[in-house]
Amino acid sequence: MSKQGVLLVNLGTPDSPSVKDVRRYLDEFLMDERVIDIPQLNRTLLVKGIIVPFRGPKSAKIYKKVWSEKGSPLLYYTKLMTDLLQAQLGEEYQVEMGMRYQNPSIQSALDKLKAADVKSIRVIPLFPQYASASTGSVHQKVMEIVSKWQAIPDISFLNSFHDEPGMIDVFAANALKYKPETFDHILFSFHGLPQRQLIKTDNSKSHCLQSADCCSALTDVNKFCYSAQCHHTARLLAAKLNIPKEKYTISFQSRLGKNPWVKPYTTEVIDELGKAGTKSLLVFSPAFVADCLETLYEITEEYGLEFKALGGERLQLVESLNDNPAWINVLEKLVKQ
Ligand SMILES: C=CC1=C(C)c2cc3[nH]c(cc4nc(cc5[nH]c(cc1n2)c(C)c5CCC(=O)O)C(CCC(=O)O)=C4C)c(C)c3C=C
Ligand SMILES: [Fe+2]
Ligand SMILES: [Fe+2]
Repeated sequence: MSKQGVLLVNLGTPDSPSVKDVRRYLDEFLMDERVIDIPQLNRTLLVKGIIVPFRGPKSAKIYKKVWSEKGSPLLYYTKLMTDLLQAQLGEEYQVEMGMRYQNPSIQSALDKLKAADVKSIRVIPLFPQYASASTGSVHQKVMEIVSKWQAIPDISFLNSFHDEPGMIDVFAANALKYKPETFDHILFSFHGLPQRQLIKTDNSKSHCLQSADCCSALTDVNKFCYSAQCHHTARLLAAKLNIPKEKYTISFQSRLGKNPWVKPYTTEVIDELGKAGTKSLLVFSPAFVADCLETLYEITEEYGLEFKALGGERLQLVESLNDNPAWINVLEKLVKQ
């Protein structure tokens, strides 16, 4: 009997931490019109003329720090998730993984599902909160490839799982190990996004960034707003762990370029907290389901040093979902729902 196909997709990472491979990765990633959403000529000049040549060597240095004998953490954990999910789902399913940028590609994963003549494909972009630059880009890529097939099976696309109770439980359980109540403050630091990309997903064109607190409630109007979904994830985590409002902050990291990104920026929040005398900080990074450069370097190293330079004593990252068996159960639920 033909199997049900499952395609897990993560962002992607360089093939190695060499400058050449990092440059090739940045080129493919940042030339995506959903990521740097400016006219093509400007994007080409910016990416190929400035970012790839100058950022490439800097990024490569950082990738070398997080690379282990198992390779890039993002790829390593995504592969583990795929294998564990396959084992859990059994023979009725075929689970493949693809990376939106670089390898293994979405094309190679879909080729395998096609060769297996699967009767359906469940596409799960591994981003809890929807953004056109992440989930939207994965959906577009899959549609581009499959649209060329003669026999197109049933396909379903997961939009987001920012409020999935099982996912909230796993992040909360990971945090409990560190006794959140013993920290002065809790930070929910999400990957950033240019503000204009929030506005573009507001189909009503009358809500996003029209008021200071437009993202503080998730409603039908802002259901595709990345920032509103991030706020919602953070509120669910805070409620689960009984963290009072005044003890946590939601922020956005990894800004690139000069245009405004979603605020507040993590670096500025850490600056304020440090200057206000905060000594211990527990940091969640719930925009990622796998530890990666952003959590293992940017939060742990970069923000850790920034916090300590301001008098902070302890910055602790809550690890991501990675190969946690409870997370694999959540993935199974997302496949079957
Ligand atoms: C939540 C998912 C992500 C969104 C949305 C996203 C948007 C986005 N990112 C950049 C630029 C960079 N991101 C980089 C790394 C990176 N980004 C994500 C996820 C999202 N990005 C992940 C999981 C990672 C880590 C990958 C890894 O290999 O571990 C990088 C590369 C690292 C660096 O040089 O800093 C860049 C550049 C933009 C412009 C953007 C805008 C929409
Ligand atoms: Fe990114
Ligand atoms: Fe919004």
